[in-house]
Amino acid sequence: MAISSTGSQNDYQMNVVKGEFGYVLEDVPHFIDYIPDLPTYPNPLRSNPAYSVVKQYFVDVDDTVPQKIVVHKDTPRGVHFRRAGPRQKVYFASDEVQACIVTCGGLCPGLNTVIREIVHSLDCMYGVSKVLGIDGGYRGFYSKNTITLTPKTVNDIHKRGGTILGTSRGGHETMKIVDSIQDRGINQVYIIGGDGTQKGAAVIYEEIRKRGLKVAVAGIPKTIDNDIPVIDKSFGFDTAVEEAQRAINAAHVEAESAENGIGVVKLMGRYSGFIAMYATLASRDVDCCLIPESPFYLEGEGGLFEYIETCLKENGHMVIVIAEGAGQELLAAKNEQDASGNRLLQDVGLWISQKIKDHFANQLKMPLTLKYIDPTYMVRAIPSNASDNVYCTLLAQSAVHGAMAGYTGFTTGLVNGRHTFIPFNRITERQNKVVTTDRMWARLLSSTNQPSFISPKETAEIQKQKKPATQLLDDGGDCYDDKPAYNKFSRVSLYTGCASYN
Ligand SMILES: Nc1ncnc2c1ncn2[C@@H]1O[C@H](COP(=O)(O)OP(=O)(O)O)[C@@H](O)[C@H]1O
Ligand SMILES: O=P(O)(O)OC[C@H]1O[C@](O)(COP(=O)(O)O)[C@@H](O)[C@@H]1O
Ligand SMILES: [Mg+2]
Repeated sequence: MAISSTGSQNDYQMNVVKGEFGYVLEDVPHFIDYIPDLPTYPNPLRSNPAYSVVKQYFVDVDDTVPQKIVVHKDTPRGVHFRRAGPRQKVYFASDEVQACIVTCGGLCPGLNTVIREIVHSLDCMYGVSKVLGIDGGYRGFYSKNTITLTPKTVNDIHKRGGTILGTSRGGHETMKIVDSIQDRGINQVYIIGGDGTQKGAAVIYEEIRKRGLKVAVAGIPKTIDNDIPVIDKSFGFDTAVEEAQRAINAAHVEAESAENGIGVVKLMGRYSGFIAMYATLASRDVDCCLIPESPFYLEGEGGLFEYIETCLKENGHMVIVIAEGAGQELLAAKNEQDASGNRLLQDVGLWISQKIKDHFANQLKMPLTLKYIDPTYMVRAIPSNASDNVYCTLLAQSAVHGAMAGYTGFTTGLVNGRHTFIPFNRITERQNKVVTTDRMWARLLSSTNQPSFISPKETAEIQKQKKPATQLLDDGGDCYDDKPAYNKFSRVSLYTGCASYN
């Protein structure tokens, strides 16, 4: 197929290559884009007994993965990402590599597994023995000593929660970080972190490129909230959803055992309600799930109090799951930020518990037993489960293959079940959110029977806005707009972001 290069966009972070039938490759940068005449070496995996017998082990240079897999016969081929995996040629000799790994932002199950697997992959696959850990997030580059990482020292760490390297928010000083990379002779930088971290990785990459350094910058996306776009899901998310079940079960047991018992569980999710949504769908004991993307109201017809009253009358108990970012518009704003600039939120779980208690005591004069469970840090401070462990391993291997092959300025990610290299700006330009007009949210509403908190008038307005029935809603290809598609009504906020698992 003929592919014509159309040049680069967005500060050379993304090379857009176009081909026939609407094919678009959003490619990642490579050393050869800015350093000419680099020597290459045969991939050491060619002589590795474990891999040399595998047919087609090496990824073809033209292999790409489509972002959109649901298509019509006349659909353009759409956006593609470069397929991850080992290449025939590498741009580093094994003894030339000085790698480093840093973990930034909040904790997430699986961080230690990724660290372990980067160290092991570099060693077992590419014979690289020099790997440094950066202590305590970005600021560790310029304020702390490094930690030597060997296959032996990281061997057991995947069984522990947290990150053996430590992590932090704030402290991203680009010049100091790149100076430290240069001074220490580091030429592969593995950066594990969420949306903020990947923005930081993008500017580190840009500075490295400006200085013309042969330093590969590879991101591994970490977010317990699953709020990174494009990728199928983030590592640690499954583990968090599984752990949340324990809190929901406890809330259910407490609620069932009391007269008019209500269990309220607050789960993580600053801007995206994925953990709450999936924990609810998995549990089947939840009667109401409240997330940031679906504004709700308390009083009046169709409101939360009315629904609680109905549940208690019909079942004698109920369980409410609330994401920490839900209903923030109903609480007094805190106007405080953490060191990374993330908005600090009020405790919506405590707030809603008090509101429910007051309403039932003062308005309805009904006895009520409400238990509030906040397992926020319990769902993230644990080791990753089996499937997340495998996922972390593959992400780490992809990052190592990419860096060894000379790619840089990329994040590894699973797209439609295939590992890919994604340009940083694709990952950082918007946040992934639950799309409340998608089938997944409809499944949740039908499983809990909770109100949608949208009035009939508002529903009619939304229907009018809807695209024709043949529209591919889960296309992922052109759903990059983070702005609410429709926000005429204060209680309606529909995001046009791509839906995962639709
Ligand atoms: N826009 C940005 N540019 C550069 N660095 C950033 C940016 N946003 C966040 N960072 C840095 O990334 C790190 C992690 O960010 P944070 O938002 O706390 O967590 P996460 O990466 O999990 O979203 C912090 O050290 C922060 O300083
Ligand atoms: O108290 P901390 O450590 O700042 O973390 C709390 C926050 O971390 C999050 O899990 C998201 O953090 P990240 O952006 O680092 O992934 C939020 O849901 C939560 O509000
Ligand atoms: Mg974040």
